[in-house]
Amino acid sequence: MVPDQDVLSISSLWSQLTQCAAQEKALHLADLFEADEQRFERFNIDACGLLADFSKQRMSDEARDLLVALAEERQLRHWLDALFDGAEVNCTEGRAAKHWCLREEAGHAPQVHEQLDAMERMVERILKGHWRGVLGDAITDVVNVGVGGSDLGPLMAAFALQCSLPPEGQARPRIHFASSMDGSQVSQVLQELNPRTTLFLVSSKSFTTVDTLHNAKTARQWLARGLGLDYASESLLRCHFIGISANPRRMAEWGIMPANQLQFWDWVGGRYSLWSAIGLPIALTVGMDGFREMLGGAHAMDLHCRSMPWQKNLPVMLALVDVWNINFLKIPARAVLPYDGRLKHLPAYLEQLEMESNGKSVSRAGEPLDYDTCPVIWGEVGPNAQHAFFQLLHQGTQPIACEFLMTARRYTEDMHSDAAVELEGQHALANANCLAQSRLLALGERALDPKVALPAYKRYRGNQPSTTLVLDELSPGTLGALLAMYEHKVFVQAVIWGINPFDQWGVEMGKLIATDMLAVLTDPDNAEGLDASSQALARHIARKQKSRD
Ligand SMILES: O=P(O)(O)OC[C@H]1O[C@H](O)[C@H](O)[C@@H](O)[C@@H]1O
Repeated sequence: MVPDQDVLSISSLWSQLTQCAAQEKALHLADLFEADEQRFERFNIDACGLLADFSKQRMSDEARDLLVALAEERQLRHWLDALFDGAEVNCTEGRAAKHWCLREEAGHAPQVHEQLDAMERMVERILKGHWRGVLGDAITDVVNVGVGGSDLGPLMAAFALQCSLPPEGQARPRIHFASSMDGSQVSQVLQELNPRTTLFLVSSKSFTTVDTLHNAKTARQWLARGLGLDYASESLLRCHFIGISANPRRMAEWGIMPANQLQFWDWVGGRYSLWSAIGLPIALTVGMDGFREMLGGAHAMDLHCRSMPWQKNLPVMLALVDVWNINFLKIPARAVLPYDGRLKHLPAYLEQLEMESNGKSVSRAGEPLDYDTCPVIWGEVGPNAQHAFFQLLHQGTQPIACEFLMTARRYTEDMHSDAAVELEGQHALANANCLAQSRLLALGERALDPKVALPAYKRYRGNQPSTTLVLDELSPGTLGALLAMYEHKVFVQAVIWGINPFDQWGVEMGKLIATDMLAVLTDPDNAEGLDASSQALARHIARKQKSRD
């Protein structure tokens, strides 16, 4: 059963938290550390190969206790039970949200494991060179055609794990991604590839997303031309296309052979789908054993989240820290800063996971909210961001929360390579920079020694809060745990705020009106009735196109 929820801002705990924040506003992180040498001991959690340090958050023990009480008041235990019991937590679409079920063991999820086994058979055929193009060549390149959740998760994880060695006796194909609807990516990817040795994965939960269908059509035409076959050729479809979707009927209508279809289900949200066959590019990167290891890491985090008390619970504390920053310290943005370049695509993945899930302004009951929900999230590889937007973090006018990610161990497999010593040194350099930045952001110029008087333009006020996440190492297992942690964190926040994190109606309207706009661009006379700006822009574009003709 899905529990009921009252309006949040009239809770007495909410008022206590507001008062607590008002009192603590004057506190500086440097004072908190000076006053308490044990602060780190009380504000860190170490679980599932991840250490989270919350001690550089501007949070007292009192604030933390109140937040934990708020989680209780918001019936977090019941909500987690509802999620893991498969109740209809997605109320606007009348669906469960069972992405966690994708990482359950075989006995608990037979349907899931049937698809994993089908996926494994395909992965083996491709990696062993048994999957052949229509002219008999082994596959050297795989292109994932998808967008949103059907692109960002597989892209991020496949990139993060590409340093792991391919399974013995298997050759990993190069993996490419094409998502953008304007065709710029697909055209560039196709320029480099040979149609005889290229396999396309058409990944789309709905199999109706125009971006993906247009890119897939372009790919199919390119193949047909390059191989001298008909667009409708069965052998072209059999040898060069795999479809991954929750809509087998649409896949079949498009031309994907039943044997080339991998399926998942309505109860997996697009942005939560990398654990399903949507993760095929990840499995092609790390092999199926590696993919199962990633599922195992995520499953360990599911168990952690279900069983640990809130204060020792990684996703729950991460969520409560964010609630504190957003609703009580009024910090409007969070920067995600990985100091390991393999996590380069994590910020974009989290932008979708968090902002599409919790960028909401009405409660589950349809009431407008009078408090903030998801902050603006953006990010970049930390060392590069230092040379770009860190100036604003250090000396800008706004408070920003930061999330630093780093790996304790790296380059261990490369120890025999000539560059091993240099690479180890570079890893240490990146980690040193990560620790230095979080220290300077927290303490400001009080981190400097000796303490000297600085002119105004050189001053660092500090007191910018941050969380540091340290992965033991970046492996399929720790990556799985990290991503499941973020998924549950998003759910916990949604429970606190009383919103549905599993729909995305704000995106739907944009898709609808884009169809009307296409008619306007085809013939600007259809612009009648539109706002003046849209009409003028459509006419301007038409004029420019005519002048080119
Ligand atoms: O996987 P698809 O059905 O093609 O959907 C791709 C994407 O479409 C929309 O933009 C949704 O907002 C996303 O949540 C989704 O991931």
